[in-house]
Amino acid sequence: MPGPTNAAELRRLTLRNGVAVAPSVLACDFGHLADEIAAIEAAGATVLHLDIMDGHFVPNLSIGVPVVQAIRRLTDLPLDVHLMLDNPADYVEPFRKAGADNLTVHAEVLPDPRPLLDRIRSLGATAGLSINPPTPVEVLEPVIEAADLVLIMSVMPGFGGQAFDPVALDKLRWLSDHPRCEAVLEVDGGVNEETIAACAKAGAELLVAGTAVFGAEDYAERMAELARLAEAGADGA
Ligand SMILES: O=C(CO)[C@H](O)[C@H](O)COP(=O)(O)O
Ligand SMILES: [Fe+2]
Repeated sequence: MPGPTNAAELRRLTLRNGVAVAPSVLACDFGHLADEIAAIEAAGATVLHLDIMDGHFVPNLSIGVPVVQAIRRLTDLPLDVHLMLDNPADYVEPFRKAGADNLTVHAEVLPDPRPLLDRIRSLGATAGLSINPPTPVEVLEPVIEAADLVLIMSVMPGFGGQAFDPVALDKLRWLSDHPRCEAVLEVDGGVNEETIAACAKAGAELLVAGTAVFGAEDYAERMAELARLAEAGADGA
């Protein structure tokens, strides 16, 4: 299946009723990766969120190119790859070749993100731009049209299972209200049954959830519950 090349295609491929829960594979049982991917797909996932950490930009290491390649062979779902790297420019091509459909890079390491976002698009993927909780949303103003996706972090990146930081909600509202922002809005970190509706209400469309999904006994039940809460939140917006 061809992957998305712009925000509209990314929405069409992933969103249902305006929202999608994007399971963060970081929280799965890597000892049974193939079973976990099959189970989360059967549970209704329309997209997978893959966290790449370099031990520099964030104080943790996670998966690299070979694991993304392996996941690509296991599923046709769009792969939303979150690059938590000091030097993302060195890695967008290998991760695209490995099967990434969306590549998100962090504004904190890019004085001008535009050239790298353009390069990601030239590789045939959608281009995402992310900011951490302490980074003001206004840094996105000059590049708002260059991103297909904006990822608002609601935890300091590096680890799953952290508490949601509501600073993300004001940023999502700022982006939703911005006349020139057409990017898919995504939120990541501490998204669960308590926080997901507020995220969707503030404008988040892709709701990344790791612990809340893979920590559940029944993935399908939890995915459906989170989607229901997100849809209700979005309806109340
Ligand atoms: O980017 C990330 C961490 O840096 C993860 O996507 C995020 O933490 C998801 O995990 P959880 O839903 O458990 O918070
Ligand atoms: Fe992430």
